[in-house]
Amino acid sequence: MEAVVEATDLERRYGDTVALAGASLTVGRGEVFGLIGPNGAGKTTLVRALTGTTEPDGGSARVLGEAPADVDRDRLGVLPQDFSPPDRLTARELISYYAGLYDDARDPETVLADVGLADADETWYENLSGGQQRRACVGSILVNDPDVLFLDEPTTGIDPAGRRTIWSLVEELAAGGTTVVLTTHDMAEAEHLADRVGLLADGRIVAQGSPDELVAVHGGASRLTIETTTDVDAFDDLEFPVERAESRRRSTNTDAVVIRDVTPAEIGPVVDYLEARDLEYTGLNWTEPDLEDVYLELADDAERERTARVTQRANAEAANAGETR
Ligand SMILES: Nc1ncnc2c1ncn2[C@@H]1O[C@H](COP(=O)(O)OP(=O)(O)OP(=O)(O)O)[C@@H](O)[C@H]1O
Repeated sequence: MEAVVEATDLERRYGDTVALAGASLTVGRGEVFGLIGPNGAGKTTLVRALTGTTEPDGGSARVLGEAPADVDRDRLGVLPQDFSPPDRLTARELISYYAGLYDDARDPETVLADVGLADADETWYENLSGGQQRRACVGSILVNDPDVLFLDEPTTGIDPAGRRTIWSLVEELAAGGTTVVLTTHDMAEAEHLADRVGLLADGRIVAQGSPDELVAVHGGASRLTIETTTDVDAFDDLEFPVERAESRRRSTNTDAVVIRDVTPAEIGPVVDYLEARDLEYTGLNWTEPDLEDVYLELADDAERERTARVTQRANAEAANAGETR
């Protein structure tokens, strides 16, 4: 794989805050890499280190074979989370303005159409809706037809149809060889777009792989949710006809019982079993694990480790303070 974006053991601290604690990743040409992780995990800092807008304290970053600050700007597209263009430009003027910054830019009319703003082209940026503004921002960073795109939460605030428009655009660009690194809190977005996903927690990539690989390794078991108006206690001692039921639990926010590790073929026998016992149910929902389950599992683990580290450090400091007293 030709590495277009590479981070090796990147570290970045802000005072006592460790934003990156040895983050590494490699992204190949035409690949879409999705960065997911909890708030404050270090995603934006990692994107900033890869685009040369923050200097790491340790480790190294290469983009298109060069240090990020040295990369030819014509070859990069960067959509920051807080991109805020001038308010008093229309969508067309905005995109034309960015197009004017490059010797060889795409036709602004095509870009407007690509991001679904052809009908709002004469509207001032400040009067566009939040989602339209984000579309205009995405359009602005595509005008130079970049080889590498960094998108920090590209579809936040965009409606479902707009989100699909942006997704199609990203897919087309990647098919044409553009390398894309995107951060997102939207697991459906990561699952849909990313060839590989990296989960960043506490400044480190704690798992990476294709969405399918991650789900297979970390996603856990399928779930059969039985929604019921019957007292859930009635489900406590049941021996459901399932081979490998891992565990059974009551859903906390609904009147529902969840059985884990049920195969699709076992759903029918479970239904017969409930009906034979006159246990009424109002809904049955079988779900396979997905990226959200992976996220919750790994982010939880990382949070527990972080809490343990903080407690350990606090205890050590307290012990030291005791010794020096
Ligand atoms: N310029 C800065 N000055 C001080 N602290 C910073 C700065 N930038 C980031 N941080 C801190 O570094 C940590 C990582 O922040 P970062 O914005 O990279 O996380 P993130 O994963 O992008 O979060 P989110 O999902 O909320 O956007 C946080 O604790 C944040 O407060």
